[in-house]
Amino acid sequence: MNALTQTVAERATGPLPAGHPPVETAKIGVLLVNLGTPDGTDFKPMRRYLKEFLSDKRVIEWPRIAWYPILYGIVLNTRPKKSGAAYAEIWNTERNESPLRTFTRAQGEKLAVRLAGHGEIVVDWAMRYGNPSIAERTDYLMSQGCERILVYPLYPQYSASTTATVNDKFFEHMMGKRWMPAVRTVPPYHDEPVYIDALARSIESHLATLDFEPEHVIASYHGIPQSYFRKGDPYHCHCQKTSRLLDERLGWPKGRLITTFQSRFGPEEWLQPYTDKTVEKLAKEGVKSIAVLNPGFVSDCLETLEEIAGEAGEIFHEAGGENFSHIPCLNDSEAGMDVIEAMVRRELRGWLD
Ligand SMILES: C=CC1=C(C)c2cc3[nH]c(cc4nc(cc5[nH]c(cc1n2)c(C)c5CCC(=O)O)C(CCC(=O)O)=C4C)c(C)c3C=C
Ligand SMILES: [Fe+2]
Ligand SMILES: [Fe+2]
Repeated sequence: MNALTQTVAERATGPLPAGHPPVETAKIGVLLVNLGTPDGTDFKPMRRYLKEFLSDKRVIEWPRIAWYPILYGIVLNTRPKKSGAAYAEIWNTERNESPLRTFTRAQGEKLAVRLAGHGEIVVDWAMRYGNPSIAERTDYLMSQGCERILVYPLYPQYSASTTATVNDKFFEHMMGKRWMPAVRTVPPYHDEPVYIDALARSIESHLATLDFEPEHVIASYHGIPQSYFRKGDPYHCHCQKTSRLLDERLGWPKGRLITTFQSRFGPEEWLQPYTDKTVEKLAKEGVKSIAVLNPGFVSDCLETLEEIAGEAGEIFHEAGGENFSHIPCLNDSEAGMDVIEAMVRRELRGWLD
């Protein structure tokens, strides 16, 4: 019998003595974690979410003495309304939640089906900011007897502002545990063939549905401040490598695929070229047709649906462009699930027979 499917009691020398705490069968937990989501689009839930998100030192690295007066004095008074209106445009009204939560749940459910042959695996999902929280879902996994947990930050490219803060939060919660599970975290997978292939296939199949041929396809990644890059965050290099491998896999003429960075926040200089400026420049130079994909986002969310499919499309048209299409993220598609499953199976080696 596999040691992992035995209860601790079975592995022990005899029956549990009276008064011994109950012991579950030893299992392996897989926890998918994405960025976060407000619970609603009104001012209060938006403010709560933004407060948690923008108080994270991994996200805003400015000294607190400089940042908090801006955060509490300006950002948390103005941004909840603005962001709430943007979320309202993309909100999943059927489930009353953000698309990011809907897709992350679907990924968790589909991964559980794909791993169903391994009875000892329990799959769950959480958000770094907002609900369901990492603490709540980790406690659930532990209540199911998970003595080993694989934490999967859903970011193909590593950044301290995303991957590291997921792991920080998980380990912060573990600090309060007497019986801490063995833990593994999924590393970045920006150059994994299964991921590059899934992106390429999603581009090819999307372009085949269009009634125009884009002169350029833009790979738009979420940006980070230049200062983080200069301090050694590998994110920029990971994005560039994803794009290079994608370009090679697509085999297109040089220059058709363009890499850009979106979602600037605050006054600092961020990674360049900026997506909005590039889209505008292309249209002004006479480019009539483009498509944009977001390889760094595992799921569609505010930043892809509102900022790219919505705003960037408007910028392109206003500057003289004619045809604009947003290529959906991999989400819970077969190709997207192939990537998630491959990463999980690879990282579970040695824990699974
Ligand atoms: C300094 C600020 C920010 C850094 C650094 C940053 C990095 C970063 N973020 C993502 C992924 C997502 N960001 C999202 C939203 C978002 N991000 C910031 C700020 C920084 N991000 C802001 C202010 C916002 C918008 C919040 C709002 O106005 O409501 C999202 C979308 C979440 C959703 O529910 O839709 C994602 C995803 C990455 C990958 C990244 C660094 C690599
Ligand atoms: Fe962000
Ligand atoms: Fe680089």
